[in-house]
Amino acid sequence: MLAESAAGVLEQVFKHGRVLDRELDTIFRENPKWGKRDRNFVAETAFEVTRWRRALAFLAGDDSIPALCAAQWTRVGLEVPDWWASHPSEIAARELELAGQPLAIRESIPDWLDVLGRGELGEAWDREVAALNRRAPVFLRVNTIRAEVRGVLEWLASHGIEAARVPGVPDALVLPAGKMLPKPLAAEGVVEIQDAGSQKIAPLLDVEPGMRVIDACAGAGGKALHLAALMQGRGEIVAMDISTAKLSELRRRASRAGTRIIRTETWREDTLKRYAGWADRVLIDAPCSGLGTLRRQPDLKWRLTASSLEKTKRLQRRMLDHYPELLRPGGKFVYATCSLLPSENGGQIRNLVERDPRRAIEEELTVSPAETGWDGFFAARLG
Ligand SMILES: C[S@@+](CC[C@H](N)C(=O)[O-])C[C@H]1O[C@@H](n2cnc3c(N)ncnc32)[C@H](O)[C@@H]1O
Repeated sequence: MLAESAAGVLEQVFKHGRVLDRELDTIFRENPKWGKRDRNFVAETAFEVTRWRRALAFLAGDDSIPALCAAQWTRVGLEVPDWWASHPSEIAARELELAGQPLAIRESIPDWLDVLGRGELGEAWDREVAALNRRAPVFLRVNTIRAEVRGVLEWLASHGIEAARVPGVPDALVLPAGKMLPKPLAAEGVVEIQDAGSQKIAPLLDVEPGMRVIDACAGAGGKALHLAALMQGRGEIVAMDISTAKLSELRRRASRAGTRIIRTETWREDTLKRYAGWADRVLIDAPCSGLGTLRRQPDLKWRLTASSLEKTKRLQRRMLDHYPELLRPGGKFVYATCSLLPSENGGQIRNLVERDPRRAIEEELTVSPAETGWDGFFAARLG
């Protein structure tokens, strides 16, 4: 039953392009009697088979979902049930052969993406892809509106969790592998779950208390909440997005976090006009390929296509052409993505500066998963 459920989730992800996290949420809601171990088994099978799809197909000599699952279970030392459709043999011997396969098979990425990534990043691509296949730890951002980092560290230690600070990211803590965040802390808005790489973006805006800030692609508000904390509860943040559902989640999180300076606006035809020249700072946290977050969303790599990527880049370019109009004269904006591809990152920024000589790059930041062990990000501040 559990094995079949995991295979069912994978079928939705591989055959119908569905989002892995959402499929897991749905199946957990439909099976409220499953205990923690049951849920872990289903989630782990679905995640690891998605992450290692091509490597497992090589080991099993078959790319059907039952064969991929059986190879995954064998690989981690679990028994494959007698009645299961596929029982791969000689996996240990094939592991040795796998090591000699090309990167796209060994590290399980689509061929077209491998060609593109190597073309853009050269040899660094191999290191980044390998880093993106490691499991990601849980990072927290201490909400400095509600607590201090030291206090949270002590609270966690008193609950048996030895969290650690993250060098270079002042409000970040990392939990030991396999540890989850105790519920009360999350529920009270004392901490937010936010990757250390993502925590590098808001400080780049160089905000001050009292400023007017627009987060033009705010989503559910990871970075908007961070900006509110950096502004120490003074000023105004307008969180915009095309998704009303995400903005309502943002409002829920903002009230939990104890910030009152964020208001939300769903993008409409006249939004740009109404807010033109209003902001001291604008954050354009643009939709992107998401390649920097593959550790947490390995299904992305199977959904992404060359044409969807081109479409996303055209959207990024349009945003760069128009969203800076939200700034008052002398204001600054930050363009950010969670991609590793220069064509979505520095390439977009340099093209903008070429076509609009009023813009100049002040600071640029690239977060490499291979170098940091964090998700991958890019950000640039322009005046
Ligand atoms: C990278 S995500 C934002 C993540 C968010 N800033 C955070 O820190 O949690 C990009 C967001 O852009 C939104 N989006 C897509 N098209 C947009 C558009 N034309 N204008 C503004 N936002 C858009 C998406 O709904 C999505 O929430």
